[in-house]
This record gives sequence, C-alpha cells and structure tokens, in this order.
Amino acid sequence: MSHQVSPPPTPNQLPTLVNKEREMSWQIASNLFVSFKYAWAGISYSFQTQRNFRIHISVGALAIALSVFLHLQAIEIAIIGITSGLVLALELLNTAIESLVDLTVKQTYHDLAKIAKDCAAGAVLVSALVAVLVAGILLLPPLVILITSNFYG
Ligand SMILES: Nc1ncnc2c1ncn2[C@@H]1O[C@H](COP(=O)(O)OP(=O)(O)OP(=O)(O)O)[C@@H](O)[C@H]1O
Repeated sequence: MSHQVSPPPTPNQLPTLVNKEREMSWQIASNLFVSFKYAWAGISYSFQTQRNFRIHISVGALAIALSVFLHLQAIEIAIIGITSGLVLALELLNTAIESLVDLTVKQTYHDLAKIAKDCAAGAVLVSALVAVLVAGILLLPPLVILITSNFYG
C-alpha cells in the first residue's frame, strides 16, 4: 500500500522544523505515558491500514486460544505466543519501512526501494511460515487425538 506523504520542507523551513521536532522529542521522552500513546498510535495505524496485520492478529489469537483449549503445557503456549508476537512485530516494522521508503522516493520507482520493501515483506513471510510450522507441530497431535477420540467414541 502506498502512503500519502506531505511535501518536503523547503531549505528555509528546515532549521525551524528541526528545532521544533527536537523540542517535541524532548517533551515526548520526558513522559513514559506519552511514549506508550505514540506506540499505540503505530499499532492502531497498522491495524487500520494493513490487512495482513489484522489477519496475523486473528490467526495468532486463534492459535493461542486453541492451545489453551487443548491444555498444552505452559512452555508450549509461550512458544506459540512468542512466534505469533514476532510476526506482529515484524509486520509493524514492515509498515514502518514501507512508510520510510514512500517518504524517501515518493511516487517514483527505484530499485533500492523495491529491495527494501521486498526484504521487509520477506521477513514477515519467513516469520509467519515459522509460526505456522511451530503451531502445527504443537497443536496438531493433541487436535488429532481429540478429534479421533470423539469420532471413535
Ligand atoms: N517506489 C518503489 N520502487 C520500486 N518498487 C516498489 C516501490 N513501491 C513499491 N514497490 C514494489 O511494490 C511492492 C508492493 O509495494 P507496496 O508499497 O504496495 O506494499 P504493500 O503491497 O502494501 O505490502 P504489504 O502487503 O506488505 O503491506 C513492493 O514489495 C515492491 O516490490
């Protein structure tokens, strides 16, 4: 998804903008609650704009719910939680990289922009495949036992 970007500041505006942002970043850093608020804004932005992020949240929640339902060991539930969380964290980084690339090259094609976006998307894909593999290894055996025991009485 391409992101809307505001026009770049002119050279005359730059010193004012930099000073203003430094001032703001100082205020932000002084308050932990405000930091959380901005982190939440990033998560909320990804949730609203990235379909894959919403899919990963749903699949991750389903996997954790299933692992609790199937009475997996705490360590197994933790492993599923870690792999699912990693996918979400990488999806957030993917969104950040996409935004930075769009900010840098605007609407123009660039080979390096393509590499950056493709690699970021690749990182998400690798983590998602690992998460599915791990969930499959941990969830399938008890799920098969539950289904067959119900089927054969
Ligand atoms: N400025 C650009 N220059 C070159 N290739 C680009 C550029 N912008 C996007 N692409 C190519 O188009 C693909 C999709 O880019 P886009 O910004 O639409 O990501 P996306 O489809 O939203 O990704 P995701 O599904 O992970 O959110 C990139 O992976 C890249 O190959």
